[in-house]
Amino acid sequence: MARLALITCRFTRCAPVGDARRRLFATASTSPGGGRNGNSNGSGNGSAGAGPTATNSPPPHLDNRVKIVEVGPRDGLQNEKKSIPLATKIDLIERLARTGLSSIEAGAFVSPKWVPQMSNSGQILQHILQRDIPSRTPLTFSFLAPNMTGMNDASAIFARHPTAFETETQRAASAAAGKTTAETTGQASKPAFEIAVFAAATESFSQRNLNCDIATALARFAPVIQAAKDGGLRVRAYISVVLGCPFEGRDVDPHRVAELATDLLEMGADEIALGDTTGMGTAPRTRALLACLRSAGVLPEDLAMHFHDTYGQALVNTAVALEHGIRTFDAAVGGLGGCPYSPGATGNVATEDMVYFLESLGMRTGVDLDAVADIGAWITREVGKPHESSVGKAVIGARSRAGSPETN
Ligand SMILES: CC(C)(COP(=O)([O-])OP(=O)([O-])OC[C@H]1O[C@@H](n2cnc3c(N)ncnc32)[C@H](O)[C@@H]1OP(=O)([O-])[O-])[C@@H](O)C(=O)NCCC(=O)NCCSC(=O)C[C@@](C)(O)CC(=O)[O-]
Repeated sequence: MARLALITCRFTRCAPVGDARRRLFATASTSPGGGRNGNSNGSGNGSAGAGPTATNSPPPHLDNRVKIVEVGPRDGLQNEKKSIPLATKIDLIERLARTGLSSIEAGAFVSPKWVPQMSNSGQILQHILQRDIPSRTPLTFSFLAPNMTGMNDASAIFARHPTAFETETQRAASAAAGKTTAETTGQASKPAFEIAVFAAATESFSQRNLNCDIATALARFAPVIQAAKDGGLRVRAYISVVLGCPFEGRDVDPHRVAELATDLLEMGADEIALGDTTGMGTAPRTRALLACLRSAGVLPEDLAMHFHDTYGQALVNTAVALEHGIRTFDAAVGGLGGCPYSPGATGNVATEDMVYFLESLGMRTGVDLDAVADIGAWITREVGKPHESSVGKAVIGARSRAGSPETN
């Protein structure tokens, strides 16, 4: 019935089917990964409650807790021409883990010929699984895998460390109990993991980024999603170029985005990350996109926003998404980033700017702004890039004037 409602909605583009979706996923989630009911929103700051089984949390649009997904180690670094040492990447991830960030995108299992900077992602995953990375909050690490070649590479590493991480089901059970697993079991907290697939809203971008059309990409994702679920991992699904494509222009059809989002949710994705890859998004078009998704039955708690700041609109668009009820936002420390297949696109919105902005609105990020400001200054120096975070520079400047300079 729910599937029928979704299909009907796609053609009529009207009636919300949110309740139908909730029922669909409330009954369909039996996979070890916990499926959609296992969606704890991964925040570790208690911003769970997105899932239909969470009874004690307020609806997301009334909740002032926000999850920031730090994408610096992957999206932030993937485009760098100069090879960045493995030790620097691991140092970056470990520093970020100590700031209160609960979710860190750490690498990508993609072709080293296409994106050489990500070629040591296996070593990063291995390191995370072997080390007890100090953090203030339960951590979720994310890795991209666009096909079974990448997923098999990741799975082989997970298989060597079967008890070194929490499954999505374990994490969700703890979140539902209002405790971390460490509090429940009395043992040290283990990280959880997420696999991210990435589709595109236009055929041109899909061809450039994945070397195949959208339908083929979705077909390749299906076994990846299933394998991730079977392995106890959460699944994020990106849709790139939702508000503008470098090859087809700014008028990307929001209905096409909605159709892809519902496809990916039905395939088992726990979350859809909407990528404004080019930074062409504006407030009115962001609002129109989110309204269209809503009418297609895609709920705010299904969504994360991934804004690049090429035109300086990322925080304005964040405000629009907040009003819409979205509580998960991607950002990269120091404003690192850019997509190798999006010419002219600059970095992700800076984590420092995102934290400052959200906290100024009374939202709670759980992130130590001073600490991320220091990391932004450090990592941009390490990779030889300009420090793009206005807030990061201001925080360090103010501290330095007060006699307590940067600590890194
Ligand atoms: C998808 C493919 C692999 C298809 O690439 P392809 O060339 O069409 O793949 P293929 O199946 O024909 O294989 C060709 C070779 O690649 C190898 N191969 C194949 N798959 C893998 C893999 N997973 N890991 C490692 N190696 C792989 C495969 O084994 C083979 O090796 P060979 O026999 O020639 O030695 C390629 O197009 C690719 O890796 N693209 C990279 C795309 C990418 O990483 N883009 C950046 C991330 S997306 C992004 O940044 C946007 C986002 C997420 O941030 C959101 C936003 O801002 O919008």
